[in-house]
Amino acid sequence: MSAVPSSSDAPRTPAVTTTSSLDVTDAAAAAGHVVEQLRARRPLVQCITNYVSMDLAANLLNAAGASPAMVHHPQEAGEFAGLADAVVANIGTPSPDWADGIVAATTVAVERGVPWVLDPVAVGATSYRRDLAGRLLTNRPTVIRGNAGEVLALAGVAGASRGVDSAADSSAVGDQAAALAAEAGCVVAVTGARDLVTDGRRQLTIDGGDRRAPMITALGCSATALVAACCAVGEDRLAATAAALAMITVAIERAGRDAAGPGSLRWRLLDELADLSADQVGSRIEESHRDDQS
Ligand SMILES: Nc1ncnc2c1ncn2[C@@H]1O[C@H](COP(=O)(O)OP(=O)(O)O)[C@@H](O)[C@H]1O
Ligand SMILES: Cc1ncsc1CCOP(=O)(O)O
Ligand SMILES: [Mg+2]
Repeated sequence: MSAVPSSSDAPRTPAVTTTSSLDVTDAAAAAGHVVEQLRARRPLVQCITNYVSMDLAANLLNAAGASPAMVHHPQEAGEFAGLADAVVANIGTPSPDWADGIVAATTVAVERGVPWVLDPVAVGATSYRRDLAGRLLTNRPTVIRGNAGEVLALAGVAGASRGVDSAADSSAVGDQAAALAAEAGCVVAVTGARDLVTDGRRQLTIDGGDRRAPMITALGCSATALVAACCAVGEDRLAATAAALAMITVAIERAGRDAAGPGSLRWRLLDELADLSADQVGSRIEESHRDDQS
């Protein structure tokens, strides 16, 4: 059974089509604009994220041009969301307090019309995580970003994860991701060797990167934080989400040229992110789309 709670205003029948209704040139231009806007506006991103990811997510946001703040305690999370330009809700190391902080912050985000992004870390592993994700989905995330196993778990398919890692291929879950997006009324981003972004109607893919990416722990969580930052400055949330993932893909690919292993890949990724151009990001989205169609 899907983890998406039924609600009268959520569409129950997914309207899944392919990329035909997407103008990829517009999406790529919008994504490039997002890269420029990040640096110009430096959005404040409230990250309620797990212990493992705090350092990398904060550094990655700083390198990309955003302003991170790790504020999760329920006594202040809702109040802080009143100041934030975007909110990250990551369930990687959950606790009752953490969950209350996430609910408070995402409720304020929804009230203010500020984007919030759910990272359903290891959602298929325990009933506590499943229940928490179900509770959060009632607050209608702007974007869900997960690996293939997590997206399948939210779609009701069990057994596709090993802890926080996916046991499934991101390329194989396009239909489930589109159905989840339509049902939850949000953008869904599935990462992996190929990243896929869908709103249930339109779809973008991003190819490339470095095959050693999975050896950098919390890279997915940090990608989620960057998706939130990009959604703070990009009105088209499909393009903004694709911008975030393409930024990481291009930067890690460049980092990988001189990286001896996962350690130097990690720090070189931050250097490359800070140096990235809007053109590189837009071009990657266009090229990936062309490859996907051929
Ligand atoms: N095999 C791979 N080759 C290239 N990039 C990858 C690969 N697997 C994951 N990535 C990249 O690593 C980042 C984190 O994705 P992923 O590993 O799916 O998330 P998580 O860490 O949540 O499991 C994304 O930017 C994704 O594109
Ligand atoms: C290892 C680990 N354990 C709980 S959260 C976490 C980090 C997971 O990060 P990511 O999903 O980005 O690899
Ligand atoms: Mg993850």
